[in-house]
Amino acid sequence: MGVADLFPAERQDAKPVDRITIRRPDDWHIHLRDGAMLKAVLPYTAAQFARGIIMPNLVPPVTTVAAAEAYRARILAALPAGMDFTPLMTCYLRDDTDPDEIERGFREKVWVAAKLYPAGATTNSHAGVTDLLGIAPVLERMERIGMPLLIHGEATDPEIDIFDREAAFMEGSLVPLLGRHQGLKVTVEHATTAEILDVVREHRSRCAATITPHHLVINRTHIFQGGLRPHLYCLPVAKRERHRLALRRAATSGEACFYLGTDTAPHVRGAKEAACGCAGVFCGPSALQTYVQVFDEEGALDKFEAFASLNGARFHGLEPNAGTVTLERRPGRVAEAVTVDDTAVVVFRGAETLPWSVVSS
Ligand SMILES: NC(=O)N[C@@H](CC(=O)O)C(=O)O
Ligand SMILES: [Zn+2]
Ligand SMILES: [Zn+2]
Repeated sequence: MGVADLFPAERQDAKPVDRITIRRPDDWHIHLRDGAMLKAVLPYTAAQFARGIIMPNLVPPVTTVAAAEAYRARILAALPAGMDFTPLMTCYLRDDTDPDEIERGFREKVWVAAKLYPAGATTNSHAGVTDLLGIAPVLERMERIGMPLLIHGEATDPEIDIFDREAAFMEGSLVPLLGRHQGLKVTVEHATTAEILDVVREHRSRCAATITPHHLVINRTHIFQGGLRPHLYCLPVAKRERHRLALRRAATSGEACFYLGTDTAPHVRGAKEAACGCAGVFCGPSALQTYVQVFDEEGALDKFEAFASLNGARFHGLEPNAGTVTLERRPGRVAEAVTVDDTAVVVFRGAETLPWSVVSS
């Protein structure tokens, strides 16, 4: 073995890239909420992303075509003048969801996917699905019409250790579901474990996973570093370091089955800093800066466009966006919080100076 083997030339000599231009990215997992919160948080997402899948876990949830159309109209009305953002709507599945309503909304291009919340798994999921076998007719219809199923993949049995709930769902529900519905397109949202990434790879012709910025940056220890950090608490909760490293490898691998979904999930400060705090990390304002930093750290900036702007569009059968966004290795401070009425929503990595900035879109 010679010196060249030990110190490959690229590592030794390559000039670091400090500016990258990619097709405008999309965010395939967003919570925008409604009312004043929607108005406050939407500009941050629209500044970074051209399109986004809007989660339907409002109160009450978005379960009908009419409700999805009305919500889409409220989002477009909240968009500041001059900004351009396309909300892609989803249907919240319930035990009594009607396959005909699902198909109608998909054919009328109101919704692009349906969302499975196991009942009780996460924020505003109590009206979700209690029995996967019970919604087989809905899943069969979705399979037939090519409509993707988006999954919050956690088991809901309160006896199961919170750090094992994704694994329990994977073994007890996801793998059997993929076997029962062999043509169904499935996205495992906000993946947090190494093992679920391998299940996705095994089914990659019709299965994908989204990966959040925060799960690439924090592991479960960070939630307790120096004291309880409620703003780092989300579901699925961050796992051990080995899982974070597996997520970084998957995201930066260039594999088409992994793509961007921030799961930006705003809750007002008082709901997070509470005796019983809500799950959700508000990462919209720092999302692209965080992702690009991870790709840079992993030496994979050449794979960033696939993850952020191509793979998700391909999975959903959409064209990539026409415009571009440029990011630069230039320190930029992230806003600490976003004001909503007389309170605020604390931003993930808020008030930190991050090494990369979004310079134009
Ligand atoms: N991720 C979260 O912790 N919370 C999300 C719901 C979800 O995506 O599970 C929310 O709506 O607040
Ligand atoms: Zn979720
Ligand atoms: Zn979410």
